[in-house]
Amino acid sequence: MTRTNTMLEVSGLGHRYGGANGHQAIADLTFEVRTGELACIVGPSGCGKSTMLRGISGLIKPTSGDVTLHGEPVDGVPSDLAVVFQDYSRSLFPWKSVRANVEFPLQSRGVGRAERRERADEVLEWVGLSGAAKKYPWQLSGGMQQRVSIARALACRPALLLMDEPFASVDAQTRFELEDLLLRVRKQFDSTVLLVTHDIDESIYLADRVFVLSKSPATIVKDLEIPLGRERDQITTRESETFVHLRSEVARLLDVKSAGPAPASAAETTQIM
Ligand SMILES: Nc1ncnc2c1ncn2[C@@H]1O[C@H](COP(=O)(O)OP(=O)(O)OP(=O)(O)O)[C@@H](O)[C@H]1O
Repeated sequence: MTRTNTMLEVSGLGHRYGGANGHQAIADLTFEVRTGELACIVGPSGCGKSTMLRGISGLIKPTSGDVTLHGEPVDGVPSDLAVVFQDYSRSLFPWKSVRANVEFPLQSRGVGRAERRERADEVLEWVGLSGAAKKYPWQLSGGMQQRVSIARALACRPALLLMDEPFASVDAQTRFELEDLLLRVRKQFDSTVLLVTHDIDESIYLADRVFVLSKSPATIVKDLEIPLGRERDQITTRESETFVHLRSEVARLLDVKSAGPAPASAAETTQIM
């Protein structure tokens, strides 16, 4: 892999389902994610976020535009890309242990047995699940299962980690813990992350940069730098003036009528309908 300043380049990406007279899900998306950056995409429900991620990850062939990963065109699913989905219960194998789940994609990438074990143990330690390596996913809480999904993605040492609403199916407290876990692991592994979320506050809390999408067919209405520094805290960051200002700006761009003032409790966040 060539280490360039741009990890992901999306240029004029569009996708129409169902042929010429079908449904235009995304129109003309152009943006870049820099190497080492954590970028969030926030947009209204149904605007085409999943379609965009499918196009970027090579799961579908977009009907227009180009995607390049570290300078190479994406054509099919790149082996150095990993995706974490919202629905952890369907993405983990219930009959495999936690460790075997984490090792699984390494096997198909040709990583030898000893290294698979070493990498799995390293990432499981990082997500705080060393003690659960021999358990099965169904023996774990939802938040723990999503930690396993994150560990599995990290074990592949992806050039780019794509995350599709990864924390949307867990309770508020667990969500904050997982957000902080993501901030810690991206620092540890120097990861480049593109995360899609409905949650304005989450996008600002996590990101170095937020791309705000329009309604379907999606285009980018704003590319916002988030000058909150690398160290973030669920209470003090969220009550800072910069955070509150950015939150209102994104809500305005998305035309969210109920954004109001910053939440008194970190558990209240702004969801886009
Ligand atoms: N396989 C498909 N065939 C036809 N239309 C589709 C298909 N997948 C998605 N769509 C349509 O494309 C549009 C964008 O869908 P997509 O799932 O990408 O949006 P989204 O922003 O991820 O939605 P949500 O926020 O609800 O998860 C929607 O109108 C959807 O109905």
